[in-house]
Amino acid sequence: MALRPVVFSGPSGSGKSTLLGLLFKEFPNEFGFSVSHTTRQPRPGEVGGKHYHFTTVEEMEKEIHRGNFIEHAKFSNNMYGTSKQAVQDVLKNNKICLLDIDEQGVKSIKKTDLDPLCVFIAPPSLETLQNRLNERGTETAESIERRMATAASALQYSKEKGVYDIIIVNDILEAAYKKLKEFLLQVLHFGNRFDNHFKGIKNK
Ligand SMILES: Nc1ncnc2c1ncn2[C@@H]1O[C@H](COP(=O)(O)OP(=O)(O)OP(=O)(O)O)[C@@H](O)[C@H]1O
Repeated sequence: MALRPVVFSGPSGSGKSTLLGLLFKEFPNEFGFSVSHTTRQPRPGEVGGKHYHFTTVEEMEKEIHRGNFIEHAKFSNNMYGTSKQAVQDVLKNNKICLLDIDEQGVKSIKKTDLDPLCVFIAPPSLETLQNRLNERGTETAESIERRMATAASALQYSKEKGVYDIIIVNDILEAAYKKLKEFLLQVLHFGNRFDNHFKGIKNK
C-alpha cells in the first residue's frame, strides 16, 4: 500500500517547522520531507536542497508549464511549490512524505491521487502568533503585517468541514507535539512500524 503523505498547513509562525523538526528528530527513519521550491531569498541558516530548493521565477514558471509541479502558490510576492520529484524522492526511500504547504496548495493536493492526511497547525491566538513572528526575528514589520493579514482567512478556512483531518492548537509545544504524534500513530496504518512506540504511549 502506498504510504499516505501528511500535509502540514497553518499560518506563518504557527509552529509547522518546529513540530516537523521534532518529528524528524524522533523518527528519522520513518519520515522524509518534501523539499518545496521557492523564489524567496534564503533566511539565515537555511540550506538549499534541504529546507527549500531556491530558484528563480523564470525557472519555476518553466517547470510549472511543463507539468512538473503538484501544487504552487504565490505568497508575499514570492512563489512556492511542490514538485512531483520532491514527493517521489521521499517515497522511493520508503518513507512517509511530510509536506509544509499553504491552503491553496492543500486544495490542489487534495485533488491528486496522493490521498494526503491534512493537519492544520493553529496558533492559540492571533496575538500570540504576532508575538512569535516578532520574536523569531526573521521578518520585517511589513512582512509580519502581510502574514497576519492572511492568517485570519487561513484560520477561517481550517474550520470548513472535510478540509483538515485534525486541527492542532500549538499552545504548549510539548502538548501539541504529543497530540500530533498520537494522531499520526493512530491513523497511519502502514505495517507495524510504530507498534512498539504506540504500545509505549498507551502504557503511560
Ligand atoms: N508552542 C510554542 N510556544 C512558543 N513558541 C513557539 C511554539 N511553537 C513554535 N514557536 C516559535 O514560534 C516561531 C514560529 O514557529 P515556526 O518557525 O515553526 O513557524 P512556521 O509555521 O514554520 O512558520 P513559516 O510558515 O513562516 O515557516 C519560532 O520562533 C518558534 O521557535
